[in-house]
Amino acid sequence: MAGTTTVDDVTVIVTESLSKRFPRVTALDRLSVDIAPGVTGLVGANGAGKSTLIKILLGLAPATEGTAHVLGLDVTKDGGTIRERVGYMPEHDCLPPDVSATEFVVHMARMSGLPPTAARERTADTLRHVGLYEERYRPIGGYSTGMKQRVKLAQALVHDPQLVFLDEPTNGLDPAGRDEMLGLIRRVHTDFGISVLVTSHLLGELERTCDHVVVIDGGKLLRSSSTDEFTQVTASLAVEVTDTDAHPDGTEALRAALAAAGAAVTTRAAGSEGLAASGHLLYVEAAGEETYDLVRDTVAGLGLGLVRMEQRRHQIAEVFRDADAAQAAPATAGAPSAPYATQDGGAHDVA
Ligand SMILES: Nc1ncnc2c1ncn2[C@@H]1O[C@H](COP(=O)(O)OP(=O)(O)OP(=O)(O)O)[C@@H](O)[C@H]1O
Repeated sequence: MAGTTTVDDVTVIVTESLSKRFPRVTALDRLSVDIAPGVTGLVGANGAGKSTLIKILLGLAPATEGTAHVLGLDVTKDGGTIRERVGYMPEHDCLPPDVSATEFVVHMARMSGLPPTAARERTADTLRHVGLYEERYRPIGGYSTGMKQRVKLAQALVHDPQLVFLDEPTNGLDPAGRDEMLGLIRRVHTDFGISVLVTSHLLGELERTCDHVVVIDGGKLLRSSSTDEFTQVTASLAVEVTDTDAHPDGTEALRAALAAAGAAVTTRAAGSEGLAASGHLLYVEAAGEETYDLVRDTVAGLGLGLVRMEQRRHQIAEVFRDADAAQAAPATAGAPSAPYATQDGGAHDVA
């Protein structure tokens, strides 16, 4: 039962039919999820309801209906206890520019109830963990975006919580900064055993960092599964070839030749049914080493150039596109909807 769930059991967060309605928008729509210990990604486009969910889970905003429990505690009654046991890294910049990282994090530790000596010790440890030890006495106003994000992470960890909510921790970071932050987040769990709920609208990030991914869209649950399930290695080879004068459509020539040789060939990736064919890629079901040899020999026999041949992983983004395609019937061939954007507003992040 949700109300009796604890961190020692299988879930750290349980919501049942949780809704949050504002006058003009439904931010959460009957959301029911169970989240286990570990690192969990909460993914959704801007406005999907991620920050709203975090505020409700912290007991900072009331839900319109439904129930939510965090570490076995009821968000409507036990908000104070939840905030003692849970760390929170907010999305937006909230740091005072004219104090040092040490002063700020000690202050936050004291706010969380740590006595002065413990607060100073924990602050030093935490700033070391996030890589800010050398800079800890400089005013935060002179910090880079990456350093500010790490101060926000440090203040979320300083009181040694059982669980942390990290709201878009990689926002505003360049690729190297994102990788560093994701590594830190992973270590929050592996080094300290703290469970993490991390939000992002960048799918590739979560694939690399999380044990489990929860996807929401328009406040509704789209999918909740382990990252392994999302990214199963499929026994499929993606093959791309050049065209030649003899074979103006090299891809089709190869498809026909491989099919004639008995190989299972499609122009669609496993898991992307319902979407338009990707055009230049063939997907060959790999029966073993001999499939590589068959493809290589057939390409050579046709006189085509082999651009690439690689084992294909089932990417998280495809799973979402499937869900989109299923919802958007009839499928709009060639133009799958793309609610999950890259940071620069581009299309899917399938890194
Ligand atoms: N206080 C509020 N009053 C009215 N509408 C709100 C309020 N807070 C959030 N919303 C709306 O609820 C929806 C969900 O917002 P929320 O901030 O939870 O999304 P999000 O997934 O965190 O996106 P982002 O990453 O852009 O913050 C949005 O349409 C937003 O405009």
